[in-house]
Order: sequence, then C-alpha cells, then structure tokens
Amino acid sequence: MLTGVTVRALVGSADVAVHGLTLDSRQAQPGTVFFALRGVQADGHQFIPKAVEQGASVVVCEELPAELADATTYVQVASSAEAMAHVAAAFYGHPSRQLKLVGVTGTNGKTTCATALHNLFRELGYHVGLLSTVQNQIDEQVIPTTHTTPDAIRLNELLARMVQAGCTHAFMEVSSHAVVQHRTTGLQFAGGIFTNLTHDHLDYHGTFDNYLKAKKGFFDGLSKQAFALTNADDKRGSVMLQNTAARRETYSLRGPATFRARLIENAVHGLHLDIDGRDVQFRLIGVFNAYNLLAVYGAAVLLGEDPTEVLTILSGLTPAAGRFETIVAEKTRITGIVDFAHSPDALENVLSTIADIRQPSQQIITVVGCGGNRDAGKRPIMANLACQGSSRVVLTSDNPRFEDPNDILAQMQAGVQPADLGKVLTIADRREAIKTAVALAQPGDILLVAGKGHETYQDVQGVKSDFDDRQVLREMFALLGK
Ligand SMILES: CC(=O)N[C@H]1[C@@H](OP(=O)(O)OP(=O)(O)OC[C@H]2O[C@@H](n3ccc(=O)[nH]c3=O)[C@H](O)[C@@H]2O)O[C@H](CO)[C@@H](O)[C@@H]1O[C@H](C)C(=O)N[C@@H](C)C(=O)N[C@H](CCC(=O)O)C(=O)O
Ligand SMILES: Nc1ncnc2c1ncn2[C@@H]1O[C@H](COP(=O)(O)OP(=O)(O)OP(=O)(O)O)[C@@H](O)[C@H]1O
Repeated sequence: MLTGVTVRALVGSADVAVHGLTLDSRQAQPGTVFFALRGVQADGHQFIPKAVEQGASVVVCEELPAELADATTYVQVASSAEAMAHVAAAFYGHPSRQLKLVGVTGTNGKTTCATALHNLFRELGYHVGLLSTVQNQIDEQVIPTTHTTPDAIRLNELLARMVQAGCTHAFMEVSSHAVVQHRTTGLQFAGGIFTNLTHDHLDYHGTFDNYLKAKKGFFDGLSKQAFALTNADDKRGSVMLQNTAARRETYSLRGPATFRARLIENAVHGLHLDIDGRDVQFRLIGVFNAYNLLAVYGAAVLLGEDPTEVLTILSGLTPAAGRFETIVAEKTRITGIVDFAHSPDALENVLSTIADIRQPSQQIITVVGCGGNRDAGKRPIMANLACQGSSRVVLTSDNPRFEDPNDILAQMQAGVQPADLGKVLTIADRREAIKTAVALAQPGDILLVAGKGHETYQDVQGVKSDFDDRQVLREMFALLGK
C-alpha cells in the first residue's frame, strides 16, 4: 500500500486490514491509519497516544514514540505529509489517473479560471468535477468546501467520488499551502495553469521567494504528458516553466505566445477581444478577466477541444459569485460591486477596472478591510491603494479572527497619505461601514465593497457569524431609500 514512500522503520504487523485514513487523532478508530503531521499550531506526533487510545490500527510518523502499543503497527517515514498523499491516492484507487485533471495556481484568478473551466466543460457535454475556494462540485451537485485545496485524504476521496459519478474531467485550485503541505503530491495532472504571482500569504511562507518556490513546486511536479500553461505577461511566468518536465505553453495579451489575445474594448457591458484572430465579445469585465479567459481558452484547446466552440461558450459566461458581482440600487442607480479582492494586486485590479469603465461623473466609494492573523504587510498597502482609486474610503473589519480589529485598522491607516486623510473614515463594524458608504453615495455612483465576495460570515475570535456583503448592501439600499 505504501508505493512511492520510503519506509525507514516498521514496527508491528505488516499485514493489517484498514478501511479508513485520518490526520486527526480525534477521528481515529479501529481499522484506521493515523498520520502524525507536523503542523503550524501543533505537532501531530503529540497526538499519537490519543490516536492509539482511540484504536488506530496503524500510525504513520516521522519519529517513533518512546512507548509502542502491541496492537498497533508503526510506520516511520521521512515525511508523514508526503506519505499520506501517496497512501491516500492509492487507498482511493488513484482517481486522478482516471480523470483529465487540471490544476490552477497563482495569487489571483484561480477560482475564476477553475469555475469557468468547469462551466465550459459542462456545456461541452462532459461530466465534470470542481474543487474550488467557493465550492466543490460534481456536475451540478454542490459539496461545501473549507479549503481552497483540501488535504490529501479529502482530495482523493472527492476525486474518487467524481470518477464514480462518471466525470471525465476535473478542475481544481492548487494553493501554495497545498503544495508545501503535499496535499497534491501523488496526483496525476493532465495540465497546470499559472495565472500570476503577487504579494500574498507571506505570513505563512515567510518570504516572497518561498511563496514563489511553493507555486513553482506544482509546475516542477507535472509529468511530461501534462501541459504547463503560463502567463507570459507575468514577471514570474517564465520562472514557473524553468524546471518542469511538462509541455511548455504560454498565453499573452502583449506579445508572442501559444495563445494570444488583443484587447479591443474593456467596457461596462464586457470585454471585446481578438483571440488568435477571432473577434469575440465576452460578458466578463476587466483586463484581469481577459487573462483568465485566455488561460481557460488555452487549457481547453490543449485538452483537445475545438477553439471556435470553446470561444462561443466562453462568450456567454457570467461572473462567479462574489467576483465583480453587481447589485444596482433601484431608485438611485448606485452600482454596488461586491468583490473578493483581498490582496493588494486584486484590489488594484478591481479599482483599475472600475476606473476604466466609469463615467467621469461617477464617484467611487470603497469599503475595505484586511483579515486578522494573516499577512500584516498588506494592510497599509491596501488602504493606500483604496485611497488612490476612490473618492471616499471606509476602512473596516474583514475577518479579524483573533486580532483586535482596531489594531488592524491602525495598521491600515498607517498607509493613508496625509493628503488623503480627509477622504477616509474608519468604522470597525462592517455593517455600519457599508451603511455609511451607502449614505455617502450620490445617485449613479459606484460603491465597491471589497474583500469578502462570496463569503457569508465574519470570523471574530474564532466564531463565524452570518455576514454577507451582498445582502447587507441590498438591506442598506432599501433602508436608506436608495
Ligand atoms: C496554516 C495551515 O495551512 N494549516 C493547515 C494545517 O493545519 P495545521 O498545520 O495548523 O494543524 P495543527 O493544528 O498545527 O495540527 C497539526 C496536526 O495535528 C493534528 N491534530 C490536532 C489536534 C488534535 O487533537 N489531534 C490531531 O491529530 C491535526 O489534524 C494536524 O494534522 O493542516 C490542516 C490539515 O490539512 C489544514 O486543515 C490547516 O488548514 C487551516 C485550517 C487553514 O486555515 N489553512 C489555510 C491557511 C489554507 O490552507 N489556505 C489555503 C488557501 C490560501 C489562499 O490561496 O487563500 C487553502 O488551500 O485552503
Ligand atoms: N487574473 C487575475 N489577475 C489579477 N487579479 C485577478 C485575476 N482574476 C481575478 N482577480 C481578482 O482577484 C479576485 C479573486 O479572484 P479569484 O477568486 O478568481 O482568485 P483566487 O486565486 O481564487 O483567490 P483565492 O484563492 O483567494 O480565492 C477577483 O475578484 C478579482 O478582483
């Protein structure tokens, strides 16, 4: 069962019947294999006694515990996380080998691309799986998700369910955390897509270089049967291709590439592009979506689909939930835009998209916050970007988690230039912040509520209370007679 794993020591019987795998001692029971993972908060090795007490039949670990139970088999490996990924893939019958599985990595655009690929291949007539930050899907069946990329056990279990349901293709997001934690190790990919790389998740990776290495690790692991499709216009696009064995393919809006597009128009009603000599009008808005569309088009063609048919379907695609989702006030025609942009790059992109499509008379009012217990470096940057792109800014909370919201807001305020101080309000309560922004908006204005997108909660002190920017925006339009 341990193909692909170097076993350093085996204590106990090598012939054990197992029916389940777990990385959580609390889920261990007779017949399960418990993997002791070295985590961020804790070291799974400390939970081995608990797993054994619960009846785990096998323990996979990097260090053998001092006391060994007679009835338990212990397998010592170099990396429990890597071993878990290989075992999970084998345990579920290597489902990735029975699918055309494409992974999307990059700082922004993963959900948009993976979801668009899912919708495209559904319309092309296939049974298709999706693993994304917003939701997992098997065709139209929605399966709730907790991660962008689930752990290797859950991941292989979901892929196996897709195979069982008759899926031929699956599209998934590959986060940098997933690569470092070996969540995708042992999977067979038909292709990988790289969108872009900017400042994010440095709380976890420490340095930008480590973050780049993590993303690159996914491309490095692709086989020569796969394609590696990269954004040639991104500074790190070519670095991603350096060590991959996969077929190297590129897309670009600026220069030579396997898949090329030229921007004809970026308007409020959508994008107008020339893609590989074909003139196409899309419903998605913003230059960043031109990149996403081009990546999706390229991947579909590399998977053997007909370019004309692909472009016809893509031209009808609408934005994913919480991605540039618009809510227009009935009386005043104020355009509310709810967007998941929670990194400096994404915020800059949304604001520059709005700047491109707005009429000169329309003011832009932005509500924005930064998450707690995550990369603090982006806080002043995002506040400054909001000021540069808007007439008024309301700084507020966005999942403060275990931090004091006022500390986060003070760090954001530090990024506001003296000349911009007059346009900034700071209101920690997100509902009040949105209400104030709606009250400030004049008829026809544009009101951007950034950060949460599709999320339906606010995480305060580990408690997730209901909160949906779209719903609050609608409520406030009604309450204030807008
Ligand atoms: C920082 C991070 O990535 N953490 C992930 C990591 O958990 P961890 O290392 O913190 O775990 P830990 O609490 O230190 O515990 C260590 C080990 O002891 C085990 N344990 C713990 C307690 C116990 O009683 N018994 C027990 O066995 C745990 O199951 C774990 O295996 O491994 C867990 C199992 O895979 C993940 O669920 C967990 O994701 C947490 C919840 C998380 O929030 N992760 C985020 C940051 C994340 O992964 N995000 C990316 C997307 C990022 C993006 O692009 O936006 C994602 O792919 O979702
Ligand atoms: N190709 C892109 N380049 C830059 N920004 C983008 C791109 N695509 C989307 N964005 C911006 O980033 C936001 C998040 O997009 P999306 O959810 O697709 O990214 P993601 O990579 O899945 O992020 P996350 O892992 O945090 O969910 C969008 O709402 C948009 O503002």
